[in-house]
Amino acid sequence: MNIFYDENMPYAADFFKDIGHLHPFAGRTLSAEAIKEADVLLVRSITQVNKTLLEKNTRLKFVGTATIGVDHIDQAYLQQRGIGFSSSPGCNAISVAEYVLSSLVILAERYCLTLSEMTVGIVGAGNTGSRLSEKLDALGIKYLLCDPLLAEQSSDKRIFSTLDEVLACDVISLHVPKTMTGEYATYHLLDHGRLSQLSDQQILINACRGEVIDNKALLALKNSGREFKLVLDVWEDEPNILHELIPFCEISTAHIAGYSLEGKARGTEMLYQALCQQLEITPKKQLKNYLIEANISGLTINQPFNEILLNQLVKLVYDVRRDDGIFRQQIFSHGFDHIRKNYPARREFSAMKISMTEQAKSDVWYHLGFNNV
Ligand SMILES: NC(=O)c1ccc[n+]([C@@H]2O[C@H](COP(=O)([O-])OP(=O)(O)OC[C@H]3O[C@@H](n4cnc5c(N)ncnc54)[C@H](O)[C@@H]3O)[C@@H](O)[C@H]2O)c1
Ligand SMILES: O=C(O)[C@H](O)[C@H](O)COP(=O)(O)O
Repeated sequence: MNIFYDENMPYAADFFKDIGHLHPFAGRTLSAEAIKEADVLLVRSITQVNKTLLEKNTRLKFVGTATIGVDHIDQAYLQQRGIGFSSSPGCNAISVAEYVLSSLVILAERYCLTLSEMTVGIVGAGNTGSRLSEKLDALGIKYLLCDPLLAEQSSDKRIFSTLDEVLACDVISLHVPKTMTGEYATYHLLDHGRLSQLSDQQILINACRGEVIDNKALLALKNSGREFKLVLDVWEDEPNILHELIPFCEISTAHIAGYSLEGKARGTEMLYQALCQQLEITPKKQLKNYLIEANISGLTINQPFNEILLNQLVKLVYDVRRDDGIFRQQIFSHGFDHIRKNYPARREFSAMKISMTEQAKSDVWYHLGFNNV
């Protein structure tokens, strides 16, 4: 069995080597010719999986994407061909939530803001929106959720707000899929009209898909002097992004919000499990047996919880300014994909084991995702 997999998929060789012959590939340039002999195709979001890519292959049985987003996959075509499909829902949701939290900590420091006095509007309350809301709960930060699709389901008991209510919050964080059709299509959800309602004090974070914000309208508003604060991890038309937006961003990164080692590796593990199920074999491998120890994996806290400590601890594990710096330095010389492909190691809060002295004891760290010892 020939297993073709994106080279940017940590531990893929460990997970799949006993199942078939392995063929790593570069995701952006994959051709129909190259995968003619593939039985299994494992991709990331930069590979468009559609009729054009698959038409020379008559033996493909399974396609997997080690990502949450599925807008790069023509699922109807796979179904029509009887090719099994699996994505990796939730794999990097914690990573995205920690990217947002790191951004908030940095902006709070930069503008002397108190996080516990702010309200965060979360658009899309699925996996990433929910992980973010759990961390905000841990910190006692108020938030509103907008998700009309979940609001329509009586099984979801959370309180939902309208898009207008959420767009009036101090911070707006977008966590929706890219969808082009339907009542709640997200393409240009934040169009010129909605963007122009933002006040100069608001913070807008996009770590879902670039096309959810009309980037040209955003640039026009910024050029006209609007000063709302912008954190952009995703951009319209990646990798050919609107570079003129970069100087207007407080934090700008190359679609890496989900790129913690754990986030990427969970995607690989989820595809391993899905492929085992399709092949009716018992999965024997587990990520915890491969995941390496973090560079710094333990510390002791001596003070009760406060926002200065939060700032120190979050930055110690993940300081998003590192990725913003790399982006600004390399985007013109090396390009968007190079930055993503050479992403330096980053760990989730859970990789840090913390102990607390008696006076420092607090549940907050545990609820934020740190590992209590
Ligand atoms: N930047 C990154 O690295 C990164 C990482 C992971 C995911 N993503 C993107 O983020 C998206 C969300 O991820 P997720 O794991 O939360 O997905 P998810 O499917 O678990 O949740 C998405 C939620 O958005 C809701 N939604 C859909 N249309 C909406 C609308 N018009 N208004 C409000 N809510 C709407 C859905 O009902 C769903 O609950 C993914 O589709 C992916 O494109 C980006
Ligand atoms: O949809 C997702 O899961 C994320 O956007 C993911 O982090 C994208 O990473 P890529 O597949 O492009 O490497």
